[in-house]
Amino acid sequence: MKNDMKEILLTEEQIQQKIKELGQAITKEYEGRFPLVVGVLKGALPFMADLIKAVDTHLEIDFMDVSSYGKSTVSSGEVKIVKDLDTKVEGRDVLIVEDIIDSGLTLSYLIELFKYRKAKSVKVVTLLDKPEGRKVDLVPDMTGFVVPDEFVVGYGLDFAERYRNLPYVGILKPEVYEG
Ligand SMILES: O=P(O)(O)OC[C@H]1O[C@H](OP(=O)(O)OP(=O)(O)O)[C@H](O)[C@@H]1O
Ligand code: HPA
Ligand SMILES: [Mg+2]
Repeated sequence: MKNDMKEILLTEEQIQQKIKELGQAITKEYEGRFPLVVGVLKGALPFMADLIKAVDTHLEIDFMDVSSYGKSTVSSGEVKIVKDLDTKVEGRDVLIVEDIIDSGLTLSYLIELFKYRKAKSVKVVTLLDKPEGRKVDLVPDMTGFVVPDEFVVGYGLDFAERYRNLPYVGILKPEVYEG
């Protein structure tokens, strides 16, 4: 898989070190509040798995599956709920866990949804932020790394469902996705 990469942006060590720091910040913020930590499938899976282990206070986890990219590298703009939460968010401190914020469409949809469902608070932690991709105004509460305006893969992020299992984040060679 490494042969498909133009560049490795973030190594496994860099990612794991950052997760320790984010875990400490989340522990501090949510101590004694029993937050509902919502992972956005599928991309957030590896990040969520490592992040919750770095948090040292009680929390509950749940997942939502939404999709707007399909096989494309550009957002369709239409956010589709594939799987909803099993948990009631009313009165809860909700922390959404994302692998990447690009256009911001997925998250702005989820934030509005949880507010409508009367969450006590809604915050966002994202491993990657791609501010140049933004189509709606959205600033995450906690960010691991800011990435350039290129299609990145690995550590949960896919291209046509591949590369999610890489332990690092990289940029694909154009010939891989232009096929
Ligand atoms: O800010 P946006 O432009 O909305 O992009 C970010 C979202 O897109 C990706 O998910 P995708 O819809 O590809 O589903 P996946 O996690 O299953 O790959 C990513 O995991 C984020 O959830
Ligand atoms: O750069 C990206 N890579 C993979 N999935 C994505 N979803 C939004 N942006 C990206
Ligand atoms: Mg995807």
